[in-house]
Amino acid sequence: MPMIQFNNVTKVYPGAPQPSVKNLTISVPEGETCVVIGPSGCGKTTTMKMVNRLIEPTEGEILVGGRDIMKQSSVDLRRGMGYVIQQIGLFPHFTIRDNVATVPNMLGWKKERTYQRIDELLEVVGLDPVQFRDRYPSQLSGGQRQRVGVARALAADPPVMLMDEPFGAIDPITRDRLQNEFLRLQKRMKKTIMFVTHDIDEALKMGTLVCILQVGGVLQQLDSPSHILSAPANKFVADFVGSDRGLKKLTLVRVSEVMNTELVVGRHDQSADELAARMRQRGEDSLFIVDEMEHLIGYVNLEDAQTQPGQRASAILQHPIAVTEAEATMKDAFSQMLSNGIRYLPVLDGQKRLVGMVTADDAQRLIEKKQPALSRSAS
Ligand SMILES: Nc1ncnc2c1ncn2[C@@H]1O[C@H](COP(=O)(O)OP(=O)(O)OP(=O)(O)O)[C@@H](O)[C@H]1O
Repeated sequence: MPMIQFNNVTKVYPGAPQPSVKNLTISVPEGETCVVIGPSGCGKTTTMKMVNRLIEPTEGEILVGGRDIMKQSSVDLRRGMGYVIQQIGLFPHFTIRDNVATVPNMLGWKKERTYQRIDELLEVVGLDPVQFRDRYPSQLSGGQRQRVGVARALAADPPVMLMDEPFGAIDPITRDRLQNEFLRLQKRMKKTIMFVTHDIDEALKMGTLVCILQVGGVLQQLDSPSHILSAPANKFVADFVGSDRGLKKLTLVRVSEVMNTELVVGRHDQSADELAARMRQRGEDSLFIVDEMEHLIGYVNLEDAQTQPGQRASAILQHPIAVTEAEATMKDAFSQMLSNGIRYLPVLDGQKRLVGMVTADDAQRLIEKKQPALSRSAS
């Protein structure tokens, strides 16, 4: 049974000459992330807001968990759905803790249970609870506020998440990081997600299903990201996806799928002598340096190690120019290499440990492959 089911749904706003969503039938199975995308005004937000009845359909039916949403109260319906929007909508005069507590308070949870849950959630979204729970939204960066928005939506552990351009107003590097964090989270949570974006790269990265609408809310294709690229249903989809399909293929491949995990690394407390000997023996001209927690702290060049033999690694290391994460796409990694003028990137996991390395040659090989990589499917 699909978790979210639209059956011939149409929405005509009062006085509008044409429908904003027309005869839409889509199914989102449990645990899938369905990304809704299309040109401006095609009905993405209208489609999403009909799921929690912020907007009511004119015709057709919407079932969530097999139940007709019009046959239950909108308050009950919304309690089972996390909702994250671009402008976050945090209450400015509430602390972070009180913001995240909104739904648990509505549900009448005991204070202790709520506080414990909030601390857990802040950690899950990468915010230290002790440092952040008593602050106000204005004392946070945009990326941190967005994390609070995600924590708030997850507070009552709803099976369904609705996310309307959740990472839209954030700089590209923070956005990549939040996307990666959310992908790690989703691997564990397995929520059913409807996600609106206007960015095709984000759709191909975040979606297990991509739903492409044409203006008027007319469905063009609902398919896995790899099928959207390899078998666009029509010219509209092919044009929408764009002509650089070779590059787009990189969006379908995760860094974790191609990274080299057999790295030769040095420790921060080793001497330059030891490191230089290691590099010569392995034919390397630089080494990544990690601390005792396997956190990447930089790299050492062979030349520096040879000319300053008495030093410790920590005294001669250089800081990494850029890093990527295992969940990032090869497109993210390749653009980062291009914009920083480098040919490789160290790869970190969710705990910031060094787990591998990817190179521009890895990206090049993927671009040149004849067939799109079919590494992810909708199933
Ligand atoms: N409350 C409303 N009353 C009348 N028309 C509306 C209303 N809300 C949206 N529309 C119209 O419905 C159509 C779809 O709007 P919607 O916001 O769903 O599109 P969208 O795909 O999310 O757009 P965008 O990418 O620009 O945010 C648009 O033509 C819009 O003008």
